[in-house]
Amino acid sequence: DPPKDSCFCQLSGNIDECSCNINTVDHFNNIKVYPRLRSLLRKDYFRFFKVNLKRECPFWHDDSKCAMKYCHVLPCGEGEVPQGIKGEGGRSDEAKCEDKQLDYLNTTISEKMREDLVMWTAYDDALDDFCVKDDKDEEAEYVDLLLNPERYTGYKGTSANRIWNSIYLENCFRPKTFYSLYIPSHMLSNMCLEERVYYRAISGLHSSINIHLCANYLLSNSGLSLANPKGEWGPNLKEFQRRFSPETTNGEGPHWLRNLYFVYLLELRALAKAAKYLEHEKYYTGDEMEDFDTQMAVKDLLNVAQQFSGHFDESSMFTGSAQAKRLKTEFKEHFRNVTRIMDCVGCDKCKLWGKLQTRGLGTALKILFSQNLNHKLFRLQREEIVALFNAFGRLSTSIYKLDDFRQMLRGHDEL
Ligand SMILES: Cc1cc2nc3c(=O)[nH]c(=O)nc-3n(C[C@H](O)[C@H](O)[C@H](O)COP(=O)(O)OP(=O)(O)OC[C@H]3O[C@@H](n4cnc5c(N)ncnc54)[C@H](O)[C@@H]3O)c2cc1C
Repeated sequence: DPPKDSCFCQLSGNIDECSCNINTVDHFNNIKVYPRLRSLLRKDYFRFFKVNLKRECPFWHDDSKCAMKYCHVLPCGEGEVPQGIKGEGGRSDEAKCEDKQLDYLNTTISEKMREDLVMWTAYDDALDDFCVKDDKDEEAEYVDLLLNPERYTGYKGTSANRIWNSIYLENCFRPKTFYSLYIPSHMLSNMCLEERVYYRAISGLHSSINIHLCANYLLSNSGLSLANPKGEWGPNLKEFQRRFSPETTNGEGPHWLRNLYFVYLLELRALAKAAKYLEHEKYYTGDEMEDFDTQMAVKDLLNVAQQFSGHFDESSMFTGSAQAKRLKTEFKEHFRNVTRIMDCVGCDKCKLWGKLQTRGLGTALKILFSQNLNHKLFRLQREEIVALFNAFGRLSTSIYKLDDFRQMLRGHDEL
């Protein structure tokens, strides 16, 4: 028999492309980050996410909607979302009044101001290149993330595989002569840093999504009785082993888990880098006490993020040559495509979390590769901030859940 903890025995040592190791991240995350995020993401500001789940898939026609009830998303009803969040940009009525005056003044706006406004808009558009936005769509709705947790939905088969396929095959930089779905880890060394970073980030996100479905698995359908109408949910060790042990994944499972740590460090670095900006955000919901608490909790988390000593170093990416510039454009284009592919996901719950996590990752990339972070015009929109923190929350939870699986495997070995 293969060793029972084979998913984990290769999961140690340095994290690829980074200067710190797995144990350090485990400890840092499980003790310091995870508990803080858990309470922060329950705050009103972070629990409501505006998203359009009705956009048509721009790439292919697919009717295979997931029929299981666990695929459904409950959008928020009238009155459930705090007014402050729904208000333009989440600002107070007072601020909106000021805007009205501004509107009035706009009619006599000077040529110089008009130029500034045009520049501002162009600047916003240029910066947001890593994601295709949908929260301003007419069909976009607020969703309460706490009522729609990411977990097993039963979405699988051709439709799910097609999404992952197209993310890896069509939209990823890859060795030109290579056609299997994933890039074997030993071939990554032939790729340049930017390409490896791109692949590892996507693969890490894929791992995280699959860890969540294993950790929150529908254990018993028979539970859908009167006694337990919501079913019985919990960790499924077998499913986890099938997805990540070297024996069932051609030796790749542990590398996929390492990529989870990689994308975690990438987003952690983005939070630390944008800490100054994020500390000054108001986190406005209209409830003064709640907003103050949220701001304090964010500051506390950002402090922890800044103290981490083994941060990912993005400074050597996209630097120098004209080729590097082209690479950055390609990188953005590929990633924007990934955010568009999310409109093709045939299960609303998966689509919701897929959109949120790719938007969060895109926001992290925008922060990491923006030359203008300290510029007064640099701005993040509410949905970007909500996505960034929640996406990081997902990765943090995945690392935390890995520890549960590790313990369960040890328990098995002792039996
Ligand atoms: C955006 C999105 C969100 C989803 N959200 C959910 C959800 O919330 N709940 C749910 O139950 N299901 C969700 N799914 C479905 C889930 O991810 C799987 O696709 C499904 O469970 C089928 O799994 P599979 O074994 O066929 O392998 P898949 O996960 O579909 O993977 C396909 C192939 O990719 C390779 N691969 C697997 N993992 C990695 C990795 N980390 N890095 C690189 N290559 C890898 C393997 O060769 C594997 O055979 C989602 C799918 C997508 C595309």
